[in-house]
Amino acid sequence: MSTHAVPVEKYHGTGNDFLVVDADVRSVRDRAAFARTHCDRETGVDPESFGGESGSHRRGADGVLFVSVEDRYRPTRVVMTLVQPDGSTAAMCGNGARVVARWAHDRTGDHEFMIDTQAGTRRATVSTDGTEATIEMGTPAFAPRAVPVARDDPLIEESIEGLTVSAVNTGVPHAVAFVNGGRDAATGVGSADGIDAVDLETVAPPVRHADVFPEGGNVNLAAVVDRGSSGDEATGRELPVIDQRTYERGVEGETRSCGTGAVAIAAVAARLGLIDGDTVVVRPPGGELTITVPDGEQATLTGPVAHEFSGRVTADPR
Ligand SMILES: N[C@@H](CCC[C@H](N)C(=O)O)C(=O)O
Repeated sequence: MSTHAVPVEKYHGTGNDFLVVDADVRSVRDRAAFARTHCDRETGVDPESFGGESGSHRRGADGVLFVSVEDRYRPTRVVMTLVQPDGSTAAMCGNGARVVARWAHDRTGDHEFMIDTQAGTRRATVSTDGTEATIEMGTPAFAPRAVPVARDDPLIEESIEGLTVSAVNTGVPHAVAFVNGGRDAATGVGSADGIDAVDLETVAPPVRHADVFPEGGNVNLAAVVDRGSSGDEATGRELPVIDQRTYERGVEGETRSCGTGAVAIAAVAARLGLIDGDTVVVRPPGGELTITVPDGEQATLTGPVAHEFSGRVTADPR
């Protein structure tokens, strides 16, 4: 094992936490080994050893974002690659893209970026105070080849390994299952038979590995808490609210938030007619995201991003 150290920044977007590494610092030779080691929840990067607030941040991470900035373009271009805790690379990560936008903002002071991902180039904007980021997420795709699912018709509300799911690609493949009963807004605690009562670590893996998903899939549970109302000029509009839980491919477990998953839930809810309008508040366990899913157009994902700590970790932990 080399003792060479590489600078890292830790950020999270609604609890989906990432180590960010400047890809121009070309010292990480094996990105998969780096992610496997430093993302481990038991033995990975420890916030306390970097002076992070004890107890408020978790050890390890949901992935490593390798990022490079190309500031000769306007808006500034940022290239991002997500390497996950199992060493795999994901084409897109919604919360990761929000973190990347904030990281690039912290470096450059800019508020607008074009982020190059393996799923395409996405426009990102960071709020004036830097605490919130919005990403254009592309158009959610239900076509079997786009998801991909191994069948001829879109997979909508069909039973797969015991869950009734719909399949959609929002940069990466997602299965979305609606259940009854969200978590209580005041306490954050689910009802005895609602979304938080489901044993996700048991029900999700068979769907995540089902033959119908040739590249695997992320598995989302969703519960419509409020379908929203169109309101009127005087009273304004009540946005729909949906609770979210996601079991992520690559993490192979439940995360506190998943941005592409939140967009997938909003897209499926709109397609199934479960919500009024095309803007929805999605509530993963780690916070609140606002999603827009205009029919046949780019979706957007908006939510808070926070910096946790900076430090240096072993570049070559093999
Ligand atoms: N947490 C991410 C999704 C990351 C990719 C996913 N685990 C996959 O392998 O498809 C998000 O915020 O979108």
